[in-house]
Amino acid sequence: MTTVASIREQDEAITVLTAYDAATAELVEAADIDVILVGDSLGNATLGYDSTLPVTMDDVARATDAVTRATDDTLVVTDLPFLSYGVETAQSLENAGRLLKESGAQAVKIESGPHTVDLTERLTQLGIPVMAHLGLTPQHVHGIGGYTRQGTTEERAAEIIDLAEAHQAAGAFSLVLEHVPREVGKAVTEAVEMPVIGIGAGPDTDGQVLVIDDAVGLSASVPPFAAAFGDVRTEMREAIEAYRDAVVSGSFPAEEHSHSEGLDL
Ligand SMILES: Nc1nc(=O)c2c([nH]1)NC[C@@H]1CN(c3ccc(C(=O)N[C@@H](CCC(=O)O)C(=O)O)cc3)CN21
Ligand SMILES: CC(C)C(=O)C(=O)O
Ligand SMILES: [Mg+2]
Repeated sequence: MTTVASIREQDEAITVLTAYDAATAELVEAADIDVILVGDSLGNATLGYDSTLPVTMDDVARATDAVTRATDDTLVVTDLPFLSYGVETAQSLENAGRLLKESGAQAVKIESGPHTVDLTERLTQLGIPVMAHLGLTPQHVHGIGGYTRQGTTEERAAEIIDLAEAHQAAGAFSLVLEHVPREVGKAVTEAVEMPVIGIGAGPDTDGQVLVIDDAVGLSASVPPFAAAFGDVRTEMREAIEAYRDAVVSGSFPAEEHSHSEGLDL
């Protein structure tokens, strides 16, 4: 059983994977992963977009519904999608609240910056735990000009450390740190008490997160910091081709897949 409270106390490295559907969530929970992130990366991974910007509240709510139906004791955190927060406070609170009230998430993740400190405090006060997200924030792809490594100068690294501290002070229970030099991963982890979950942030954070499609080897291409621990893409392609061949050759359906009532037709 992992909760917002228990991962703050966990000594062992914290394991996080994304999931967007019930079948995958069930497997992730069975493998004893601590946290499922219903990431807005579902836009790339399952909806075919080339960024996370088109992802809607309905998209993440529907995916969270599926994940929470399929799991019992895994901490489920859902990304607030692009512009579902930060435009109007009331709308930000309603959108975050919807994920807890209607979809069963236990926390939300927000791509963070100087503009999200107050929102993080307000959500936390209202009982909506917040995971902050610093370093590469993919919802800023157009402002950044690509998915480039962040915090690559001492000044930029210091800004990330300051923002991590500000979000911790605002009540964030954890922080995702994406695509930064390993020394920034280490420095941020040392600067804050809350668990830091790295993705492309080196080996010295309190845990790691990957997109499930990348981790199992389903994605056609992966970020430079991701690793595939399986080859689901090849497995699926071979199974699909074998199905096609079996139908065309007539070997499927076989005797055991066919039923007769002995009807005289
Ligand atoms: N499947 C998947 N995995 C992810 O980790 C992921 C997503 N989707 N979608 C949302 C973001 C996008 N991410 C990415 C995507 C690409 C790079 C990447 O290729 N970076 C290169 C090129 C940077 C550039 O010039 O644009 C690099 O060297 O940093 C990094 C992170 C991480 N997130
Ligand atoms: C990669 C993680 C951190 C994320 O934000 C996502 O999956 O959307
Ligand atoms: Mg995300």
